[in-house]
Amino acid sequence: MAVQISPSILSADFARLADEAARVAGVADWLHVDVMDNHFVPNLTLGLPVVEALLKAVSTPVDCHLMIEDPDRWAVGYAEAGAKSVTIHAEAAKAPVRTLRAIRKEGARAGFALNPATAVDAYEDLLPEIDMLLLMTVEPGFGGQPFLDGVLPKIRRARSLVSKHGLEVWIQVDGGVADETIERCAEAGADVFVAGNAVYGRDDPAGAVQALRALAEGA
Ligand SMILES: O=C(CO)[C@@H](O)[C@H](O)COP(=O)(O)O
Repeated sequence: MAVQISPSILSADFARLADEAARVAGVADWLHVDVMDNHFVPNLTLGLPVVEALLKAVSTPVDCHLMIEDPDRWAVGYAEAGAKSVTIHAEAAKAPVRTLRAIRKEGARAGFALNPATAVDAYEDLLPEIDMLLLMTVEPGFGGQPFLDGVLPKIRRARSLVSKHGLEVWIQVDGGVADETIERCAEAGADVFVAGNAVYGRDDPAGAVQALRALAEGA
């Protein structure tokens, strides 16, 4: 599986989202949009109306990470709007199979996210329903937190479960992914890398994406 980089707009200038997206267009594989509801996580960002507007303004495929309560109700709307990947959280979904299938039915990739303390083995049976497993490498809610090395064994375990079942599930990591940490994630088996501060905290976001990709590919 090729390395993919998904810059998180959580670290971008929210007053200029389309311009910020354009700064990584043609270089980034995805644009990672963090939807937070101030209930599932203690932060509030944006919702479907802003994502709909963004989808009309950007060329990069949008990867929506729903950090919200009741994703079973809301997730399909993001896929219907045109997001190419929609991720729901294990800790929030009550009917994950139904919701993941509904996302796929709308033509989007179905993502399933685990917080740092959530074990991957509990979801082995769900893997055939998942296109991308997102392993949080910080507690969800805020950008700029330090990478949690303790998640690395879970990345390895996830990669081994995916291989055991002969599946093509991508493994995404999110939180504290930067020049100093991306190689560890790649070595452990991650192939899709979300980076907020390590991209939008730089003067040259496109250059930062290229540097991250080179590090991950070399790992
Ligand atoms: O989902 C989240 C935080 O909950 C992430 O997408 C962060 O936005 C990543 O930011 P950095 O840790 O890369 O700065």
